[in-house]
Amino acid sequence: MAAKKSQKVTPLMKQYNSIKLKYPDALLLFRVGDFYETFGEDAVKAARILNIVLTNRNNGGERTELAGFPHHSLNTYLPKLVKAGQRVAICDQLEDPKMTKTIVKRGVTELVTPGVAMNDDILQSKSNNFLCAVHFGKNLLGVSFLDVSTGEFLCAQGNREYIDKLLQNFSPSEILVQKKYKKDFSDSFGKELHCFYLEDWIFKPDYAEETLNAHFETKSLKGFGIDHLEEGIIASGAVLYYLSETRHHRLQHIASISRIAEEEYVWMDRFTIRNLELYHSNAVNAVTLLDVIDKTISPMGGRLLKRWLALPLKNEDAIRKRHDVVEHLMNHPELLREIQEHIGEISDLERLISKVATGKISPREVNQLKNSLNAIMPVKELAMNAENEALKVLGENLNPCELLRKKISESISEEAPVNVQKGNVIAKGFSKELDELRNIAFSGKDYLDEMIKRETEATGISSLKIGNNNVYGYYIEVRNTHKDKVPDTWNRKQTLVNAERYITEELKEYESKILGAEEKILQLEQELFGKLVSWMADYIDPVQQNAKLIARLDCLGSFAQQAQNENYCRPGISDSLSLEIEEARHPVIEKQLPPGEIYVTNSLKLDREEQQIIMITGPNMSGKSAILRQTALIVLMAQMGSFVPAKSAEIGLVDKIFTRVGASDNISMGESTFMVEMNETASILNNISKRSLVLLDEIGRGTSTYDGISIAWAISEFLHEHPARPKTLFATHYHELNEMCETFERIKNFNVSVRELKDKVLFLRKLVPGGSEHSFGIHVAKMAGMPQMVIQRANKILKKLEASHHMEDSGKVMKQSAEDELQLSFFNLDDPLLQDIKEELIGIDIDTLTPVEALMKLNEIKRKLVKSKQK
Ligand SMILES: Nc1ncnc2c1ncn2[C@@H]1O[C@H](COP(=O)(O)OP(=O)(O)OP(=O)(O)O)[C@@H](O)[C@H]1O
Repeated sequence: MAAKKSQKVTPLMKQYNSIKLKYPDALLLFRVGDFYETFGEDAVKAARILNIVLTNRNNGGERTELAGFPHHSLNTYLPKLVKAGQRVAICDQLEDPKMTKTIVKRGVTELVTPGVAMNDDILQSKSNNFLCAVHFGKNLLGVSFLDVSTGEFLCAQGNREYIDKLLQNFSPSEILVQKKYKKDFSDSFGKELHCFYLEDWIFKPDYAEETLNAHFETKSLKGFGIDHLEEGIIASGAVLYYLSETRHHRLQHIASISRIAEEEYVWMDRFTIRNLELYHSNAVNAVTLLDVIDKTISPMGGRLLKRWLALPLKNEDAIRKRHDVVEHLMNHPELLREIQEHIGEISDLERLISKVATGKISPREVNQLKNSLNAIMPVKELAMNAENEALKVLGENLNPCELLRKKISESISEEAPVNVQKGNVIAKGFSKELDELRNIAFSGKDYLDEMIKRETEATGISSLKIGNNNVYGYYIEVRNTHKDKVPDTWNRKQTLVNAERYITEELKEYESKILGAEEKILQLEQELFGKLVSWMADYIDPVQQNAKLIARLDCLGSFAQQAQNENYCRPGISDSLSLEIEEARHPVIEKQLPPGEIYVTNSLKLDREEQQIIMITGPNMSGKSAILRQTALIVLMAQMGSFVPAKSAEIGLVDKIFTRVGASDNISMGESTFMVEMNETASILNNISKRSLVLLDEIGRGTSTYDGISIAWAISEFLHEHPARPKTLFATHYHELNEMCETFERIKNFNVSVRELKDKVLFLRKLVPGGSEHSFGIHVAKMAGMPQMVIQRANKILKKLEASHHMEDSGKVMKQSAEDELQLSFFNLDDPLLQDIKEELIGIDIDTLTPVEALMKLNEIKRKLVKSKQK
């Protein structure tokens, strides 16, 4: 909102205008007294989002909109604004209004945007809140992710596809992009992401390196192992720039940065992550794998599990270590139960300690931190005494933070409130000065009673009274009858009709102590609390370490719990190139079957020598996709360290999982769906390795049947002939593909068995060797309630097509069939007999015809027709 004639504008609005000018992209919350006010367009937005009253006032001759809320409601309203996608600049009063005669100094103290939110009401406990920056380098792209609320800082660089996958994995809340690449970004990664565009100069290598070194107080970035990631560093520099831009200066909890070690994790591109519905799904109400397997108890455990799911391991040893712990916990359910019980008492350590760094921790949260650290002690003990090496090491590495717990216990009262201003924060006995002040303020009456008693005894005056008033302050009142007993040391203050009022040295001292004692208490409590929080900053590192270890233990406990609940088995992991799973189940579908239905297990083997590609045919809805997906999910779960839904599984390490689903399942992204399907498939064919697992679900169905069959055939042939020989499952309706096994030795046919009853199909859901003879599509159409006429017609065309055996003749066959059908279906009006019948029908007078006559007429017509047909 700009004011036209500055001379008419009030000094307050002048100040507002100059601040707003600096934050044109943000909604400015302007503190005026006890309120945060918004003006102009900001007010319109705030009123709409917050559902608060919009008024208007005169500002330099113009009407301007105005909406505000009390300052203590900031925590209620701020999250709503940020969740609505607003960048919110909080402008506070920088000095005490009482101390100045001119206008109060104001300035923006914080800029809250979706990516830098710290507020518990904005954050989700089991999800990270990442701020991200993407830098477009000459050949590669750099990316950086930072969660200010936990201190995690990561960077990477790679091609467009890799960055795309990382964006999918980390789901950042806000992405910083160089202004000049605005279009490139939306072309590459879509328009739905929440972006903010920064000036070009920020994305410079020197600036980034300097900024990072200055932040970490290092001379080089070598120690973090990121020094060779030039593009990643530039992106990280932009992230730090943005933090200072948004007034985040206390960042001690961001203690290091690490590289996302791409080579350590199973590669899954964004299509695969989406198709497998690992942690999000496009379908409404769909249940994801994470929903089913997440048995974590702590927020940091929940966040880590998500990460593990997005980044399964490729290192045999590391995977086996996780399996060892899961097995141990599974075999010791009592230990698991106890560990989980204690983890349940641990709050979000990562976010609590981040609040220590930023100085935003509340007294109550300090107690939460202490209680959480207390709960770690029995976990430490249990882990250290377990007969499992990895658990022992984990237990040993848990830091007891003894001094920290002790200091919090001593200094913070058990019932400390959320708001330090409320008082009663500092524990009794921690500060002598504070205790004295509290004594005076809260036990003043006792003290005065004590004084009266003492003075009565010393002077022999029986009717002494202590009181106070606004003019004279505290006094001792003596009735005139006892005036002569007053000691010389008392000073007379006021004379009344029947009494005199005095002040003593002690009372004077008491008075000066009590006056303002409460104010002093508050001040002192704040000061002591502030000191404690600064002192606690030394514990950022050990608490972060503890949080990591507890998160890990929580995830492994979650795996054990899930394995126990759902009867999973420990998978064998080796560096072989084969994959053998017995009696596998789909972890999500098996949990969603209607009551009474049992999931039908399936066994499957893939290797490089004999059975590299399995062609799975079977009717729609028979369970082909389920087999494909459960195979991928089992590999993925095994390599993230979990047990798997199967009787046994021997998994030769997989380095990449690709899944592709035929276009008709894939609602378009603006391009032709078939084009999308082909694009996606092309990227697989260009990236396969000998450890890849490729799952193709009805690839080719997005085009005409014969194009589809040809493409599917050519893709299978390519995968078969490729020197990498990737393990492949291909689900298809095209039973024609079953011919391939004749020519290609490592392609094997399987089908998902069904039993054909008279006029319906019974799904047995068992994968059995051999191809299918036909596609059952018509059966399924029938089951779906398609009109009888359409079904009959489709069956006829199918029979003719099958009889022709020549693909290239298919069009002709269908045309011919259609013509035949037409001749049968409709009257050929050139036929003289039909002409006769027509005449006859037209000549009938329906009104005079009795029912019997009508029947007889019908019979006659029928006889004529039958006769003519027999000729
Ligand atoms: N092994 C199984 N045991 C029990 N129910 C199953 C099994 N496999 C699949 N189902 C059920 O059948 C439904 C269809 O399975 P799926 O999507 O795998 O079939 P499909 O053959 O791939 O079908 P389409 O060809 O139409 O895509 C699943 O949603 C599930 O409810």
